[in-house]
Amino acid sequence: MFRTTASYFPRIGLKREYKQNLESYWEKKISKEEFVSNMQEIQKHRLDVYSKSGLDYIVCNDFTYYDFMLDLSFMFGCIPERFSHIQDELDLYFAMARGDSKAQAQEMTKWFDTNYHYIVPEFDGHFELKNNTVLKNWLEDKKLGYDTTPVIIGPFTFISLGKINDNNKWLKPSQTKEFRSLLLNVAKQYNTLLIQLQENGVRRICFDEPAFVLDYDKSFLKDIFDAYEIVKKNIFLDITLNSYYESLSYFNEIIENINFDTLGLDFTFRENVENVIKFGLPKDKKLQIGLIGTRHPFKDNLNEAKQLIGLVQKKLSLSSDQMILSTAGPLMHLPVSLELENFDPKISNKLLFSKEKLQHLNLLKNILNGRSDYDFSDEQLEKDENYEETLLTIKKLNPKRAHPFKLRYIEQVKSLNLPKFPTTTIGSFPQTKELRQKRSQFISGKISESEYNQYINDQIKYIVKLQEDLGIDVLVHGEFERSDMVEFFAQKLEGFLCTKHGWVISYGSRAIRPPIIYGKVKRTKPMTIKEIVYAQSLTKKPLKGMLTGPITILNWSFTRPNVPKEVIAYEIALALKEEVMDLQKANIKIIQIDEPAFREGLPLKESKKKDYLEFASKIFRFVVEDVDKLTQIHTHMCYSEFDEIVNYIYEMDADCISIEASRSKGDIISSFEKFKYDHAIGLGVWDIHSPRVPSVEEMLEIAERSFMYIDKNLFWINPDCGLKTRKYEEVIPSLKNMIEAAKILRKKYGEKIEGVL
Ligand code: MET
Ligand SMILES: [Zn+2]
Repeated sequence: MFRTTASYFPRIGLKREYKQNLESYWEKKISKEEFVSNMQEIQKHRLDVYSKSGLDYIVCNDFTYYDFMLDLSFMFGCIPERFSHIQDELDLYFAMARGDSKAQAQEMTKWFDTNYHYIVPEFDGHFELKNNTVLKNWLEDKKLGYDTTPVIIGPFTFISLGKINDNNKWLKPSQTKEFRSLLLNVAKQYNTLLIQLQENGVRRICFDEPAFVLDYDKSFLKDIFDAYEIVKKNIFLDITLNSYYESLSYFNEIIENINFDTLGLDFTFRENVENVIKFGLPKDKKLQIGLIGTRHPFKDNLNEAKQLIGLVQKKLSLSSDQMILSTAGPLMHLPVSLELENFDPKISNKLLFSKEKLQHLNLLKNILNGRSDYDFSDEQLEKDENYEETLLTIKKLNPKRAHPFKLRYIEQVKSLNLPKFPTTTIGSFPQTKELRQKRSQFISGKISESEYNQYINDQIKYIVKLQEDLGIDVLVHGEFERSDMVEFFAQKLEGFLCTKHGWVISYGSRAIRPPIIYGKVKRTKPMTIKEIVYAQSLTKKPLKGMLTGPITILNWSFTRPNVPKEVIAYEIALALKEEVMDLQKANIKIIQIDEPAFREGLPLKESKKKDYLEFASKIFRFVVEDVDKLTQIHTHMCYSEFDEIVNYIYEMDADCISIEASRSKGDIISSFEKFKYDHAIGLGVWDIHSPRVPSVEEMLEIAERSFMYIDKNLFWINPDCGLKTRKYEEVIPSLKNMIEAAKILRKKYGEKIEGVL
């Protein structure tokens, strides 16, 4: 009989109860007891969903108060010295995640290629199982009558994704000689944990090892095998070794050298299917087949799934008892449930959120076990549009502006009358409480469209005047009409669906609501012209038209699994291209196309990175290739890891790019040591993620450091990112300092752009 399992049902809650509970506790609006009991309620609900959807193996320990990597750090005693002043356990736990008045929070970073962020463990070489929360969670479920299977991040992933301090520099363990000892030491603690579980009656455990899909060095395999020997010492539990987000690297070596009972694979990656067929499985092992996609909210094709499972079963001569059906990865990357949405049934018929994915998994099981007379004809209905032709068109594209940068830029500068060190901002200005109130009043129909538009126009008027008064050179309209830089476009384009409650955790209590691209993307009307043209009409200074780039819209949305991402990006790019040309027609001289998620789509496997990066920069060029020589194209990115991508960013051929530099304390500047970037660039001089007002001197320091690698004639002065999360009290003095810094630089290095150009 085929059985099922799944894990990481989204903890956010249908109505974001998790967020509410956390934030109420942080704001001291509820007591600790209330907080804990609310969390237990959410956990119970999770169990309920699992059991009602017919899962055979219900997991535990896939719930957390903040982050599961943080849970491991906490449990294994990886608690940095700087938090030693905190007595209360829960305070300590949250301080590690969020910092307190005395100690800085631990670093947070992107989890694989998802939009989830985890708290980076800090290692000092010592591990000690302090508090067996896995057992605690299991016992709680047991009290409720469930014999659950704990799921836990495995030792290789835990160590690989942490960091270790080496002479005041943080390094990845794999970059140091400590890697083996860290891994073996933590393995002992995992072993202690397993022994305690075993003694208390636990029968199965699942190790999630997503880091097994990364391109790590082969020489680490021996360390991994030795670590798992230690983990398994005197352990009789049934062990699942699970991986996802890509195909398992070193497939054959792993299956031959680690003593597991069940191997979990993400079958949405063809390489996994090929490998399992090629190498088979050691005798008596079970296979956990992850086929229900968790990276997209679309219905999985059960007919294809059935055939694929049949094929694997035959090739490996497995009995159905040896096959466990599962979701392809953690469910937490999907929203909770469709039940509160109000979609057109034609569309919602194609969709599944987490709860519905579990039902779909159950359906697949019933089909395979012969207990369902499911009608497969439905599966063929929605064959996606023919994209082969589009793929061919994309392949043939070779977008290029008519004039090289050097010819364009000097003329742009002249016609825009830009001084040396032009000052600008990234686009958004503070989204005040009043603004958000007006927006929700408008959405709920309490105020009319014209009243709302009038309010937005008043804001634009205010911000244009403010920027003029401050003496900024290139103005923006403030983005007041946009709640979110992707959702705004999603609401205007055809083919997109915006949800009301489709929240997905990004980190801690913060959740995002990705739009769903369910059909062909099309622009039916201008999207940004009205506000931009109005703003430009208020000033003689150049004002930037603001767009979100194709790669960012793509990467921050859900897409259909059966259409190549390139095709969807191309459709978005076509829409943006029309918008760009309309902005130009409306006499807008500078157009900024933000690509903050450019790096985010980077594939996990080295071998796939080049194609992605080449495509990403090509599609950007495609959007802007037809603009005039005098139209200045800007782009913006806000992260500091540039090393492996800087040449592709150069290939985008934007006239000017603004990027983050101050948050990373100028580390990014070193990327330009190796790569001569000779287009205009604004390395952010003000960290907008902090409420602090930076001094003129700090800003000058970042600028001066940049001049080691970047021509002064190409240097712009701007913040790290948009100002929407800041308050005017911080924004105004900071901008004043920024203008002052530019003035000082001009005094020192001249007023006019000249020289190398
Ligand atoms: C995350 S990048 C944000 C860019 C956008 N133009 C803004 O200023 O908010
Ligand atoms: Zn940004």
